[in-house]
Amino acid sequence: MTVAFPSGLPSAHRSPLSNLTLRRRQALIVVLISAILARSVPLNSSSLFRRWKEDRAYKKLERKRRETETPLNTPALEKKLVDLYILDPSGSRTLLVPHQGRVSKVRITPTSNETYASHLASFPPLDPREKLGVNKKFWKMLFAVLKVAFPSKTGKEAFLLVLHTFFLLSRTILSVMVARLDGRIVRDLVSANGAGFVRGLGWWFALAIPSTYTNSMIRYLERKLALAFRTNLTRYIHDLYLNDNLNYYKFGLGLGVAVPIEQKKKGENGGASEAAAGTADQFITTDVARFCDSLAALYGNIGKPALDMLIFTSQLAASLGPVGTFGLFTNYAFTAWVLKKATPAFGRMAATEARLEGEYRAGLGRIGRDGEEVAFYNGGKREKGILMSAYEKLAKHVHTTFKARIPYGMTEDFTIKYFWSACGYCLMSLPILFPAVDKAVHSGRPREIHHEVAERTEGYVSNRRLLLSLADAGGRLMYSGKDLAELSGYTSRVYALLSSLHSLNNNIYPENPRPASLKEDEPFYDLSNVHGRVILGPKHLLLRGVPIVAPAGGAAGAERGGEELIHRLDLRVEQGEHTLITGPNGVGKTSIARIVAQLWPTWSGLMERPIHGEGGIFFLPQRPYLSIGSLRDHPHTYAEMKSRGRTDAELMSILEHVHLAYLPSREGGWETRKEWKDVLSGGEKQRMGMARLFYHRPTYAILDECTSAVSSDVEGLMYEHAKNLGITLVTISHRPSLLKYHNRHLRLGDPTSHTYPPTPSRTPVGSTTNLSGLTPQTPSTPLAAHGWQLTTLHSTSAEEKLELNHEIEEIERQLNEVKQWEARLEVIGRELRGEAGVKA
Ligand SMILES: Nc1ncnc2c1ncn2[C@@H]1O[C@H](COP(=O)(O)OP(=O)(O)OP(=O)(O)O)[C@@H](O)[C@H]1O
Repeated sequence: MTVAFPSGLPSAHRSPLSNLTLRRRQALIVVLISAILARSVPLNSSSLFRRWKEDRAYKKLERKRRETETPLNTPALEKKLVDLYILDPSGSRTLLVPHQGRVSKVRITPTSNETYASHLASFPPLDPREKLGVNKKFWKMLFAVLKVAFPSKTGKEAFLLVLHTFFLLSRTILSVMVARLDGRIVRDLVSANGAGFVRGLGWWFALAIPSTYTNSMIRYLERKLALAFRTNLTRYIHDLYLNDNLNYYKFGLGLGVAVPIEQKKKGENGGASEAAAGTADQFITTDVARFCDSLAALYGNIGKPALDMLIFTSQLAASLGPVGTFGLFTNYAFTAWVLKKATPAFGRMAATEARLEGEYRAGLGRIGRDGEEVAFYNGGKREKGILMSAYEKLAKHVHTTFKARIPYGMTEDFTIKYFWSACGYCLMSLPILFPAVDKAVHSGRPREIHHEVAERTEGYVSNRRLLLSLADAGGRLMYSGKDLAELSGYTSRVYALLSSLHSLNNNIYPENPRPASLKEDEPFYDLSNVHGRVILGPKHLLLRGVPIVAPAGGAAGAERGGEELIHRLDLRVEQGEHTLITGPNGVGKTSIARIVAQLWPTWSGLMERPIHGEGGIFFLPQRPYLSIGSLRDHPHTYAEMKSRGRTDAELMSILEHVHLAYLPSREGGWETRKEWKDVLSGGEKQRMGMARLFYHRPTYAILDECTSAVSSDVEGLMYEHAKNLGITLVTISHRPSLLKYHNRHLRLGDPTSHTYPPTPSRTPVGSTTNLSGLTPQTPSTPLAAHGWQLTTLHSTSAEEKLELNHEIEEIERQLNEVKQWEARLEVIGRELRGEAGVKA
């Protein structure tokens, strides 16, 4: 029998929304979403096609134009190079980023010092004993990081968030509408209402368009939000990491991340030490990206299901009545409790995984960087062992994480899918099986018996779908508990990086107590107790009472402090006083340069030097630094060169002085871009370093074995040229042949040859000698008595005389032999001619 009934009749078991209201709401929402769609998608197909054609033609033209331009096509080149970035007087730069055949402009404003200062208080150093997880500390860390990732309430991220929220809301509303429509379609089907069924199907497709668009937009906006967070964090970190305080170097030394990895006992959550260990590239690339993805996803993962649950519960509550609603909430509370008990330490696991990945990545990076050395030593096997061990550690940890997820996943699935569904069935059965409950819910509303089956079916299907959606939302909400725990791990990593960089930037280090193992007369060099004075700007170089100490961060620093290499150094170099520093390996020669360059701290005493760069002081280390870029970029970018009025002719003349004039033609011109460290030989790289020096013409140059791979004839010419340019040389070298280019010599003593009362320094130096005492000395000075020698190499210098005498003696010896060799040559010649009477 077919039961037909008008669709507008009052219903008891149908949804609480009447059909009429439902239709009106549906119509309103569809109109609303269509309006949004119409605004975001150009619906005029002919204009869309025209625009696409124009775009294609433009791209084709651009491609052709670029193909016709050789790299040496001057106007194009000039434009390209000058516009690589445009510097504003305000300090911001506009980067020109080639993208899809066009150049897009990206304006980058550096993070101001005020911003960093205002954030400092939010990033106190991480306590290694701090437990990782979703706790109070996590929220504090998250809010601190959010200050960077989400800097403004009115910025782009806020707009994205609002849009994201709008689409999340739309999706929930659409889900409710779909559930209701589902019920209606089945009702019409059961009651053989053909017209209603077709109408329902029409609505079904009408809802499909906004629903699919909404889903795609949610995913798109989530990724965009993650990218916006990452861009903010990356720019902030770059500015802090690569600043004039040399944080990148200090971080690399491990001074910023001050904690050892503690051994985790079974069942223990472990501390924040996991968060703080690792290399900068792992922190800045993977950890920041994971944090941003996780944070952006979490908003959707928590916000959307929470909203769903609210709306679905309210919808269901209308059908299920107060008992059912109470049951629902009891169910939620119970599930949350069970899952909390079953959740392993996901936060710590995420942080450990990130650290282990970092270690593995660092191993790979080392092979990439030192590939040639590894190859010469045939160290592939050893490196493979190291890599495999790092990988196995990572794989084992990931495996443990997977295993930990099995019981958790089971509990979660059982509770949310099966337990919740069973509860749902029970709740839905209440009004059907117990009419008293039904009456209480729908009191006073008349019901027509012949509609009962159809309406029950509708109510059942709608409620069932709502319950399924509810279970899904609940599942996602509970899953997001795990996501939140993982986010806590990533947050701790990003926080650790930021707080380390802030601490380094402000020279804040944890204060360590003096270790009991140190003797009373042994100084303790703690990074928190650096009190030397540094004055940048004078026209001379001065170190007065400065200990040369290799810093030690972290556990080593706490255990024994920095390592004293030279007790106290007094040295003054005025312009024109070319000073050579020699001494055995490991005595601390380069360390002096590190302190002067401020790579290492001036622990006590006074250090004065000119400013870094043009007209000031310049440092050339043993391993030359060659950046990626064109040959021209090495001293300066094209834009900088132009702005200073420097010319290519000048560059060429500099290359001639370092005997590299052949380089531009060999490498294909000034604009050739290569990985120069792989292209040039060791000596060529060092000569490029000297070329840089000649280009910048500082007043002082600290040359640390920077010509060790250069042939001595070219080396000599370069030293002479540097002096002719008015550069005062402070050279660190083992080559005595360099003495002749200097007029002062500082020789650091060999600690093994001394039997001085034990002092912690390797080079036992008493430097009570005042600075004037460091001008021409004889070996009998107290300084020399302590293993030091500082001499002025003028005509009366015994050292120089000795050196020169040796050289003269050798030449004279060779000259004396000339006559003998000439006679011998004569004899051989005659022998060959067969002249008689010649004795062999
Ligand atoms: N980055 C560092 N961190 C901690 N200690 C360091 C670091 N670099 C060097 N040291 C310590 O300082 C000591 C002196 O190093 P330095 O480079 O100054 O020696 P050097 O006199 O220049 O030797 P060489 O002639 O071999 O170049 C080393 O033996 C080492 O113990």
